[in-house]
Amino acid sequence: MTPDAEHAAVRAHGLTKRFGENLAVADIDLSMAHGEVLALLGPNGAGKTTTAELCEGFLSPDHGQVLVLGLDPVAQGPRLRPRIGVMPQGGGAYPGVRAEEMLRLIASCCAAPLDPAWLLETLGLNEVRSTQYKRLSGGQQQRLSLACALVGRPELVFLDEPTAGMDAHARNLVWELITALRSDGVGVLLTTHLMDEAETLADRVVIVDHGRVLANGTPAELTAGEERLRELHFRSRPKLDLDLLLAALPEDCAAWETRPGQYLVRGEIDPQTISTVASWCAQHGALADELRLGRRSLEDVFLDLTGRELRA
Ligand SMILES: Nc1ncnc2c1ncn2[C@@H]1O[C@H](COP(=O)(O)OP(=O)(O)OP(=O)(O)O)[C@@H](O)[C@H]1O
Repeated sequence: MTPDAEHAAVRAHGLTKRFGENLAVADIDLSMAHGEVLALLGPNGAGKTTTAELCEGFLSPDHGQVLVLGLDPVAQGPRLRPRIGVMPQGGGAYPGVRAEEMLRLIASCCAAPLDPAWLLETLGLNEVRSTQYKRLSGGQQQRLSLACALVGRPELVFLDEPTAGMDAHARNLVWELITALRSDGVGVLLTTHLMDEAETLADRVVIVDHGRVLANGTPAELTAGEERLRELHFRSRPKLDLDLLLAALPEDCAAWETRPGQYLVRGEIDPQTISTVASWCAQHGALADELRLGRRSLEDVFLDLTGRELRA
């Protein structure tokens, strides 16, 4: 471990964890600065939760080392725990406890807690503050779990799939809160398999698969590349006849419907190509919407690295 490890929020070297024959985390190096939002992005079973749990001190590595806020999360857990917040996957609370009661209970264990009423309001839980945990929806349980992770004013929070199972409104509340945490200098290590979540929130993204780091960088670094001026993305109605569209475009162009109603054209993309796509759609009674040039998405990066789509 390098001497500056004590100055990083998280510094891991060669982290390895097996469950029987299953190598869940294989020689992972990680570095996260104070106040940074770092996303561990990968498909189901990639090793994100195991990596986070090694950092939180819930698991011990088989090999390698990790320091969190300069402390060993297992050996120095009692010193570390008051300084971090953890939102585990799937929450976890007594089924009969009421939302506000749960949050106040956690707050009572913290030296200088945030105001539980303010947190409930901010996370849109005010109306269910007297509802028992077991009667909350999955998204409400997630938000309560996030409130519990934050109430102790942590320097660093670990959020495991923080918006899993949430509707768009709840997800936006959580995204806004994570952005506010970042502005307040709180570090956030989040795991996600949602590209847009990583792309929107993270200063840095670490793409993991099969327990290994495949790529590490800012979203802009990861999505930059030679291909960036050779792609045109647009939305329109599903099932456009792409053979007909290609007949109207220069010969080197290729086109795909990547998802229903989402299209990608690759080739020499110049102003004429863009105009042809828009007018061809209009001639076929469709609108070419959200025309976007150039930049590869994290989804493209993952596809390039693994040959597979990031599975939800
Ligand atoms: N306690 C455990 N015992 C046995 N195997 C485990 C355990 N925890 C995780 N694994 C296995 O380790 C691998 C990595 O799992 P992990 O939960 O870290 O992945 P993940 O990227 O967080 O996936 P998900 O998005 O589904 O949560 C998987 O193959 C999983 O089945």
